[in-house]
Amino acid sequence: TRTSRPQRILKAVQTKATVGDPQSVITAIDHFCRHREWAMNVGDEKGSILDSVVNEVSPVTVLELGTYCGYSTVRIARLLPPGACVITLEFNPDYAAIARQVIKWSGLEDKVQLVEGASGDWIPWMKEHFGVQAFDLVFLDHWKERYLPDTKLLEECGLIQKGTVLLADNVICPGTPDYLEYVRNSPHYNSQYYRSHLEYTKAEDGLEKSVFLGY
Ligand SMILES: Nc1ncnc2c1ncn2CCOCCNC(=O)c1cc(-c2ccc(F)cc2)cc(O)c1O
Ligand SMILES: [Mg+2]
Repeated sequence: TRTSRPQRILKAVQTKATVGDPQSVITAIDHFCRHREWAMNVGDEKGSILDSVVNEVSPVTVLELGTYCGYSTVRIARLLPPGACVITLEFNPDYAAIARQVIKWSGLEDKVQLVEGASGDWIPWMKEHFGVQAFDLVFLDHWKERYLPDTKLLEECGLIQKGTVLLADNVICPGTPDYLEYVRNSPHYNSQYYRSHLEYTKAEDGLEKSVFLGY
């Protein structure tokens, strides 16, 4: 049977990128998705905004919701200092299998914990299973209707503390209206919108950065 799109993305990485060179992995995926087949990576334009937020926060512990092929996982992990790590949750086992290989090709496997499963099932176990106190940065890029319930779940589980930064992809396209309304109107968050475009297209999209102010 035909290969899957994630399998074709992995092949592009393995033929065009250099082992141990995360930037070449990022460049290979962006080139493939811009010139061959669109795919739902955060992409180069929004990816630069993600980079700037990671550099500003310099997080020790990052949670990523929605791994897909590992493109944003590599973008985040390549900027982390020794000892820092990103825990990334992926629901789809086929995506997870590809992402593991993309992350390995980039040489960043020591900074990444890829967990297969649904965000709602795993978030309550984060402290116990991974010894996480609280996350410094959360990158939301999974089911758009899960952004709000999972944010509330992270709050309830004490995984968000004063200064934790939430960065949400796709707040315009496909859109996360209930999440946006919540973080923009809550007295506990300071929110700002970074206007950009849907990956590899001219359609509007953007990232919402929300800093938790404490209770
Ligand atoms: N651990 C977990 N727990 C729960 N659920 C989970 C999970 N891990 C994964 N999932 C499932 C969802 O994963 C993929 C989510 N991402 C998107 O759907 C997405 C879609 C578009 C898009 C598509 C078509 C258009 F026309 C325009 C835009 C663009 C994007 O940038 C997107 O990120
Ligand atoms: Mg996205």
